[in-house]
Amino acid sequence: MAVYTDIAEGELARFLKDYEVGELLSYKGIAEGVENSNFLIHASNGAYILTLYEKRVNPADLPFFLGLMQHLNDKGISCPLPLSRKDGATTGELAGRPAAIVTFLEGMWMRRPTVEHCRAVGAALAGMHLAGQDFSLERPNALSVSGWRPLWEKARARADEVEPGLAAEVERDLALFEANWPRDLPAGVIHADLFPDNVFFLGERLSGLIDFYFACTDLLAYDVAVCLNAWCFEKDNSYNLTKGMALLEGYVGVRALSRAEADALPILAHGAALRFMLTRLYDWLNTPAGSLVVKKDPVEYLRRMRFHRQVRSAAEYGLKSERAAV
Ligand SMILES: Nc1ncnc2c1ncn2[C@@H]1O[C@H](COP(=O)(O)OP(=O)(O)O)[C@@H](O)[C@H]1O
Ligand SMILES: N[C@@H](CCOP(=O)(O)O)C(=O)O
Repeated sequence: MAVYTDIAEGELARFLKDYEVGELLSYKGIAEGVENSNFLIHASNGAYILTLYEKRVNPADLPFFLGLMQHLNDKGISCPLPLSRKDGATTGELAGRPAAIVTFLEGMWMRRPTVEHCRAVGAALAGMHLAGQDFSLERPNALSVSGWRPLWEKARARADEVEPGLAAEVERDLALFEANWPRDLPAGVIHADLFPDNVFFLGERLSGLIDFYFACTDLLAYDVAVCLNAWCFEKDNSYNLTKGMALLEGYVGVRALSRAEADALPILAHGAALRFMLTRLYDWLNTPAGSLVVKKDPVEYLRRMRFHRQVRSAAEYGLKSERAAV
């Protein structure tokens, strides 16, 4: 469960006095998520999400994350809206952690996404990319290719405990990415973690996107590659071409992919799989036994890396060539 920091009722009630939310009625920790501590708050003016920022969030990045949610809301994208305090700030401090309150988004995430969910997420991702084009802040992607080796160094010594041969496999892939990672593709604001648990649906309708705490400025097509990894593989780690086709159709229906972006899709998807394998591997090796956080399996993403290594063209992900702009 992702509640790393407990909060006492009295300190929460005092914290809420700085916001226009009314009186605290109830609160509870939210079990899902792995990065931050989240609480569902019921106050007399409504329901809200309180987040205490933990390990991977640099407080200096909060203006980017919270400003982005505000910007996307202004552009009509459905996502949580940060609440301003009475003094105008969007962050405060609670239980020794930086903290913010955002609006509660209705809906639930899909444990078993269908082809139509994939199509909807593709369209929503493209909508977010377009809406982010005039966002004024920038944040380099700390978990892009230059960030992978430092993370790997912290896990390499014990990697083969997780899967024999993993260390050699990762070394080969890292060298490949460091020499060939695309640099000159269209860039802008990306979500960078648009997994099924970060997309809410109400019935069949996509109701909004959450969890912008990996958002950054990077290649737009890399975000597509993250989504292909997160949405289009089945439990047995096989790639579902029909889902890939739908996700990509949803995307290009809103924002065309250039020929160069389409050509780069195999390496971007391969790199995205390595990125999630690495953070999962690090957490797998470093989360203390008995911790309540549910560790995510790095081997799932190792299987995806192996799949992407064999892919030669975006058509193998389901991109119809006539849908990519030349
Ligand atoms: N704005 C929101 N509205 C409704 N539920 C939310 C909202 N933000 C977070 N949640 C709930 O909290 C859970 C964890 O949030 P998330 O941002 O994914 O955490 P983490 O960054 O720790 O992974 C989500 O799966 C969802 O159930
Ligand atoms: N999506 C990542 C982990 C980050 O978790 P989230 O709860 O913040 O989406 C993964 O699956 O490895």
